[in-house]
Amino acid sequence: MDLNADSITVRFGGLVATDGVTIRVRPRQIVGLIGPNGAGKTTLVNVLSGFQRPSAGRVRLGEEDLTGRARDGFARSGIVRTFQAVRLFRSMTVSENVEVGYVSRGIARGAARRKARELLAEFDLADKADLPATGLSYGQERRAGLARALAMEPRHLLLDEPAAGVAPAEADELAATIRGIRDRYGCGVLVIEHNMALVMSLCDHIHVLDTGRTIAAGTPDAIRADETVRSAYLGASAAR
Ligand SMILES: Nc1ncnc2c1ncn2[C@@H]1O[C@H](COP(=O)(O)OP(=O)(O)OP(=O)(O)O)[C@@H](O)[C@H]1O
Repeated sequence: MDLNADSITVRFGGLVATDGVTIRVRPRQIVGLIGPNGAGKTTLVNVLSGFQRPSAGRVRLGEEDLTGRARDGFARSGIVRTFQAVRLFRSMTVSENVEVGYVSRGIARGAARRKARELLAEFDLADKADLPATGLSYGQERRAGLARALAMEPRHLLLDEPAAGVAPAEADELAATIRGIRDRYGCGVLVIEHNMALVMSLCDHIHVLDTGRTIAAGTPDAIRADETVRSAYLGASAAR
């Protein structure tokens, strides 16, 4: 089922953070959401995951209208997000952090535990399962955050800057991990990312926002060649 944001406008007082943005993520598609700082990317992901109610517009999963539902309702429908800063539960073990994802989907505790271990093994974290979540390195914590998101069995996975703070060599590994997730779980992926090389190599489709509006959308090649996109980025870097 496609995840659709139809003409989403979000106002914060007098500020229009997104202005009539329409975007679609299909199952198995990896969509990049890019744009200069303050373009409205996080606001749009907040709307798509139920963390922000739009001032106007609708969010649909297939034909189902999710607009106005609580964020738990979005998660139950299979729309799962990650945050720029991984938010593992610090008082729990690594495994327990993943187990809560399964338990929230109604899976019994024992089965959740087994499934969490399998998932952690896939993410090369089998030997960390019983450690406190505070005992992980930065890269391990990010992988555990992805594992926890997958335990919620997403139909669509929304990733907010997954490569932030990740070394260039690890960014390639991360791209392979995200592609692997798409292939294995069949979910759609929407990824906000400032690392252009990663976005261009990872995504099937790219959506570009600038000051709350869509300025371009298309294949990586089309976006690379787009003059409006170039000048939005040059303008942003010149202003810094
Ligand atoms: N809760 C809020 N209250 C008021 N203004 C907000 C709020 N959240 C975001 N904004 C404003 O909305 C605009 C869009 O912000 P948003 O965080 O969505 O941009 P972004 O593209 O994700 O930026 P960045 O790349 O810097 O994370 C910005 O001008 C921001 O200051």
